[in-house]
Amino acid sequence: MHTVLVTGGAGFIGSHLVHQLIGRGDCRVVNLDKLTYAGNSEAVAEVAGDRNYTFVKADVCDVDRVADLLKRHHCNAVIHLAAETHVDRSIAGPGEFVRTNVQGTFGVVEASKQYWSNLPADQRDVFRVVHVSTDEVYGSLGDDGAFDESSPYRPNSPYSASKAASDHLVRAYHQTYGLPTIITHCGNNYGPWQFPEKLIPVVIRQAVAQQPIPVYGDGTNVRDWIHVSDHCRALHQIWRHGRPGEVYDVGGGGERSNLDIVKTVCQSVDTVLGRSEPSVDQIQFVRDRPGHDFRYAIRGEKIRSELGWGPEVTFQEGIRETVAWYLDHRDFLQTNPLA
Ligand SMILES: Cc1cn([C@H]2C[C@H](O)[C@@H](COP(=O)(O)OP(=O)(O)O[C@H]3O[C@H](C)C(=O)[C@H](O)[C@H]3O)O2)c(=O)[nH]c1=O
Repeated sequence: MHTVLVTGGAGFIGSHLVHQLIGRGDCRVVNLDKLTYAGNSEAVAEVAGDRNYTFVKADVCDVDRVADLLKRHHCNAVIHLAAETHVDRSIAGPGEFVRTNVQGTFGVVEASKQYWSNLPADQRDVFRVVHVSTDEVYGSLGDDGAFDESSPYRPNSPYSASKAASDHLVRAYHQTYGLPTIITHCGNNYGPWQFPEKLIPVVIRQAVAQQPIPVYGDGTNVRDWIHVSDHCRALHQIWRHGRPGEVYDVGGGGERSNLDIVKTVCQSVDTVLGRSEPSVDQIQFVRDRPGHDFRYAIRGEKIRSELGWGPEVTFQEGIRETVAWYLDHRDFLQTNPLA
């Protein structure tokens, strides 16, 4: 039996990870989440009564609290997902991103170091800290090429800069203290429980309400999309079999332009709702995001060859399931991101 401290386990990706880990039957999960606007206890309600699950409302910036939890629950891994994640919000107010993503990651690695350095040697060997980061740290690509683990860091938004800074702290704790850390970079996730501020749930919400669907700039920007369950399978694989001190980029092959995404989602909504007037007619090209990265793409070779991981959910299948889920959870879709 393993005991994993998951930070941000009430968030979008974190909640899926918590479900997967509990579902395996060989993991206890301690879910540390501050329950900010993007955290949702409902997303983990199904596991709330499970004997292998503990929820703790806390802040990753609180080093003593994190260290105490690691000790109290005899954790043998930390998977760190707690973060501010929305690029537009980081442009409007970068301070919270620096605090949560940089100071918060410091809290996690410092607490982990204190705990890990006092473990007996055999437990020190198996302990891991997996830091969940983003392909955005590599900056923007032109029409060709793809990121790999050796790509230089060129973050462009306050969000990606804060994640890049957090990656450097994690790396430094490995280099300086020998803390067994692993860094992951994933592309754009989609699936149930994603907060309705990100592109896909925004499009679903607006399409359903027959309101304008905002497309930034000309909609030609490209992202590398992955279903959240595939990302979580990768995180498990990386934690169990990845090498400390290494970086693994997660994804590959999911490239789509924003306009393509918007059209696919609109068609899916129209099909489910039996609409005759196409939702794509609601598309409205709006002012571009400042410093908008043009394209992200992940090679994904290392994780395939070293860990045998690859995505399993096709985009068509994943979008169909995601749209159906949101249409069944319209209250969540109406959550006001500015509340
Ligand atoms: C919300 C919104 C977005 N967009 C555009 C902007 C982007 O080119 C694309 C996706 O935007 P979104 O904000 O959903 O995601 P990214 O800015 O690519 O970043 C996301 O994926 C990475 C990997 C993370 O690491 C971030 O945490 C995560 O938020 O659609 C629009 O055109 N209209 C809209 O209303």
